[in-house]
Amino acid sequence: MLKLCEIRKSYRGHLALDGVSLLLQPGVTGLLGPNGAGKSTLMNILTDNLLPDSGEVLFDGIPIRRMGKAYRRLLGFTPQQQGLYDDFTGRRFLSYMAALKEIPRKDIGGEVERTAGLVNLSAELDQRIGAYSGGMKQRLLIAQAVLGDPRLLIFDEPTAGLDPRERVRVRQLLASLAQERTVLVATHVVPDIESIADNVILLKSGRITASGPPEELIGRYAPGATLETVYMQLFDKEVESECAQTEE
Ligand SMILES: Nc1ncnc2c1ncn2[C@@H]1O[C@H](COP(=O)(O)OP(=O)(O)OP(=O)(O)O)[C@@H](O)[C@H]1O
Repeated sequence: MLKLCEIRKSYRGHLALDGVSLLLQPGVTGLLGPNGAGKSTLMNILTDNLLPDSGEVLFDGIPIRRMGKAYRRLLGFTPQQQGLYDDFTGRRFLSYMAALKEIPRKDIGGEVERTAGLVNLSAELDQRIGAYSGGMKQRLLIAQAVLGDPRLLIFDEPTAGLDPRERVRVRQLLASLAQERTVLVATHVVPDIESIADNVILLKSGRITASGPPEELIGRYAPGATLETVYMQLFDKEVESECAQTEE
């Protein structure tokens, strides 16, 4: 279980996270928020790539700063920028990533086959990544995150730019991975999270505006509607008032 306590982070005086506290439990948690809300900052802190100014991230009660490598082994991350090597085959890419994750050399072959099977890419493992579709590339990135069987998986915009069929596929994949793991998915594609999230966190201006299971949030903010309507209710008010100010 991952716990964030009162996380604050500023960039040169600009407050990006303003006292964020939350609990991540097994299952899918969706992280939603408009541009600039602080999602990437939060993910960078969770993945131990950025230090908060104050506050603490605890994994099973232990501060992640103290866990170092042991924490990294528990963690799989798929960043938004797809830094894939087009000339590599899927197999070479996964083997390379497995070596970076310090998976023992004797286990790498089996681990590559296992994770490719999970994302349904076994038949395409020896093709060049340059020949993969957008959806296949995303599934390869998911396989990379699952190498070494981490308990905690963090995905940044995993369905962005995918066609509807691949979106459904990736969604189902995330839901199946979350049966035994803690999965955090940051996205702007609200319907993609609504059907699979056990919990949703709505972040605005570095603060949690609301959180809870999708059906609870819908009941509270937009009875009978969808999570997308909740998102609009909570976030578009600010857009409207900003526009009104501009017009004045
Ligand atoms: N390296 C940085 N230096 C200065 N300001 C930054 C830096 N990174 C983020 N910020 C600012 O911090 C705030 C939060 O940014 P962040 O990237 O975490 O938001 P986000 O929710 O991930 O946005 P997006 O959805 O656009 O990716 C924004 O106002 C952003 O401009």
